[in-house]
Amino acid sequence: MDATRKRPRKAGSLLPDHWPDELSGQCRLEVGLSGGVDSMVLLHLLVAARKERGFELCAVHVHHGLSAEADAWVAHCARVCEAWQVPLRVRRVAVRVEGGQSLEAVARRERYRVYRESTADAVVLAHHQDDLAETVLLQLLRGGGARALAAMPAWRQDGALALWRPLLARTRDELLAYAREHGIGWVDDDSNLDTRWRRNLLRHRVMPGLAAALPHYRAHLARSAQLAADAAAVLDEVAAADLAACLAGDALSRDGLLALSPPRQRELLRHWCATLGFGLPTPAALESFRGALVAGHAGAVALELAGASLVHYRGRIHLVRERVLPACQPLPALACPQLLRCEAGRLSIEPASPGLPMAWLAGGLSLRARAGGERLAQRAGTRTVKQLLQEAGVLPRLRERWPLLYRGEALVAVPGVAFTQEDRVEAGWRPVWLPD
Ligand SMILES: Nc1ncnc2c1ncn2[C@@H]1O[C@H](COP(=O)(O)OP(=O)(O)OP(=O)(O)O)[C@@H](O)[C@H]1O
Repeated sequence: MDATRKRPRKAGSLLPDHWPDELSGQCRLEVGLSGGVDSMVLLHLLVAARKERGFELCAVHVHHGLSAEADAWVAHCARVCEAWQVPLRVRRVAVRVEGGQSLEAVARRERYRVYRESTADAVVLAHHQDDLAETVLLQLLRGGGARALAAMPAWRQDGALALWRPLLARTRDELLAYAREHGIGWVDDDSNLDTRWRRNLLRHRVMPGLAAALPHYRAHLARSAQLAADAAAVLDEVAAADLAACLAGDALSRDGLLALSPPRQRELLRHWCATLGFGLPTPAALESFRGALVAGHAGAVALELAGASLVHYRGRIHLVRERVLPACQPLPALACPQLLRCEAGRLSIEPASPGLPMAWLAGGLSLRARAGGERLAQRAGTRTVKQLLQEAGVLPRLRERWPLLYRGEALVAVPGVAFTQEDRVEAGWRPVWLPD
């Protein structure tokens, strides 16, 4: 035997020595198994480590149905998992691309939805140092900040989902060499060669040039990602404390916000958008909103988000969700007090003196969207709904979507604002609208 021949690397040697604290003791890991070389190597490494460390191992394959080969990938994963005694779950997902989204992004979102169903302590992904380097460069090319550059941490807890990427310190070439040395079979996804995708363009055209000129570029980009992760964590801590100090109820104090330095104002607004579950506004949109707040423009100033807006009104910044109110929602028989969930909000029926007759709660009430020009009977004549909403200080954006309460065809209340004064009784009720 040739003594100089490299011995096969000991299985497990590509995994880090130190595992996340969260995985100490008896745990269950689920590998995200695409069938490609990276995740096949990861599975092989974990199968070997399972014997030594005694954790439970299973795998998940997401069938996106995007390739003619997709069924063959499932069959490959199933065959290997059976041979290696790893329980496999296969989930089919529907990848439907709607306006403006990329196929990749929708496929990823669906994959993460499947990961979230996992009952394991962590879902383990086979991203490696080349993936990390590509991601950092892609984020830079998209103009991302610290959070975006830190997008691929080795450990991430996102609600109930824990993601572990144990191969981030390994290069693609190391994984390939390992697969060949151990005779591991894998499937190739032809779409990885398509240089119309930005990631593939970087991988096949840009990275080889970088590697030739700067052999350590991957490790350096990984270090930048680590520094960015620390910076992002500090930003989040500061923004969370600033948000807590500026929130009054569910709105933000304009004066509180403007007392901070401009970078902290921007971070606070970004952090608020993220915690409310909305995508981040562009830096230009954020800056123009902030500029309008600083200039103290009279009236409403808004920052449009996807599906909502931040609205400044009388010294407070509110989140207003875009909800389309149905033209008419017939109401069931009601009691007093009662809180009724409706489309786009809740209707509270509260005791009031004076108020509307209790007998009206038995039936015949409906909520309707404003059509314009409605008038409500008040003590001296009638008032327009528009005036009543304005006087009550309802946010301009909510005014358009404020439901009106009808009894048959008669307008009887602008919930939470006013009710008809024609039929009022001593011990009655009033409706209050609580928008979502
Ligand atoms: N179809 C799949 N089913 C299960 N896991 C998968 C699947 N595709 C990819 N993965 C897991 O995700 C890892 C990364 O895959 P890939 O690089 O294709 O995804 P990406 O979209 O570029 O990454 P990211 O999830 O960070 O967006 C794989 O190594 C594998 O562990």
